[in-house]
Amino acid sequence: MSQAAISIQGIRKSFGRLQALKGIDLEVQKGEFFGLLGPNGAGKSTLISTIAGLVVPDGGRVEVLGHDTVRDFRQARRSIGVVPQEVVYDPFFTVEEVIRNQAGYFGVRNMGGWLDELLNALELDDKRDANMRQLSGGMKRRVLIAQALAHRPSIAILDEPTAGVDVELRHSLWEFAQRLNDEGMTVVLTTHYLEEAEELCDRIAIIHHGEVQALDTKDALLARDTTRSLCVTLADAGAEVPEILAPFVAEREGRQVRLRFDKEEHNPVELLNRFQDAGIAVTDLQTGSPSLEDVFRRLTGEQLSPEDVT
Ligand SMILES: Nc1ncnc2c1ncn2[C@@H]1O[C@H](COP(=O)(O)OP(=O)(O)OP(=O)(O)O)[C@@H](O)[C@H]1O
Repeated sequence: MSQAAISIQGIRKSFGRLQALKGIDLEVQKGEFFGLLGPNGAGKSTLISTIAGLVVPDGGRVEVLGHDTVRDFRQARRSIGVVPQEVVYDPFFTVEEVIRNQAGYFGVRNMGGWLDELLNALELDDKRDANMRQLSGGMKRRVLIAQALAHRPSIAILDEPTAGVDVELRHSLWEFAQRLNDEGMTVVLTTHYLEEAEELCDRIAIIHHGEVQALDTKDALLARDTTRSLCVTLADAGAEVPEILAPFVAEREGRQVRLRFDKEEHNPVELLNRFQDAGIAVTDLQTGSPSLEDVFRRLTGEQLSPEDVT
């Protein structure tokens, strides 16, 4: 019998008068790499806490591999590994102890080769006996991931795993998440980095004000936006853009002019010809398609990606 990895039906949750989740429905299929995107305060963490059984919803239900997260909490919780946003750790344990303790909490006494695999994949081999308080922030974050996966759950939930980490670690974490997914683990990722979602996720849900605004494959989300851009470099910085192109001008800076148009109604050659008709020489051009960030901005009216950290 095929069954969703996570099935969320009509989930509602309020904190006082604030409706954090207003009736969320979605399913994550087994083996999927699923992205949960949304601006700050959209409700992503509350939804994840509901999936993890840490928040009891006011209405609706969540099932993890068929187990209700409230009625059948232990079974449901055992199937998932949640990597939280915040780095919380016990300073008195070593890296190995922290990971083993977590596995033990879920009844796994013998981790077999999985401990070494985790330490190796997260480049923690030489930190195995180090005390948690001796580790750098980036290292602690790696341990947090190993800890969440210690009991080898079939579903990994990564809540902004790369927030505030440097580019190198971010890429190695992507590789690791991809590998787990290739090996069959279902992965749910929340992120502020669109680049991360574009790179990794098969399907993406965009959450805004506690509701699902869009739920589709990455390609289908991108295909929804029919806006295209044409950037031209004029030979003469003082040349006027022809009157007929004025409605298309999105930006002008010196010799550079960026036009925005709907591909269903116009095409770049037609726009380019207008310059030629007006006797304005163009020395270079570039066309552009929308990014997931553009789609996100149009759907929510907000920006998602923060400034990159280095
Ligand atoms: N325990 C709580 N008590 C009161 N309000 C809460 C609580 N948890 C969350 N909220 C509120 O619910 C809304 C959704 O918060 P949530 O943390 O789920 O958003 P998010 O999408 O994860 O945001 P971020 O990207 O900033 O982590 C916010 O307005 C938040 O202030």
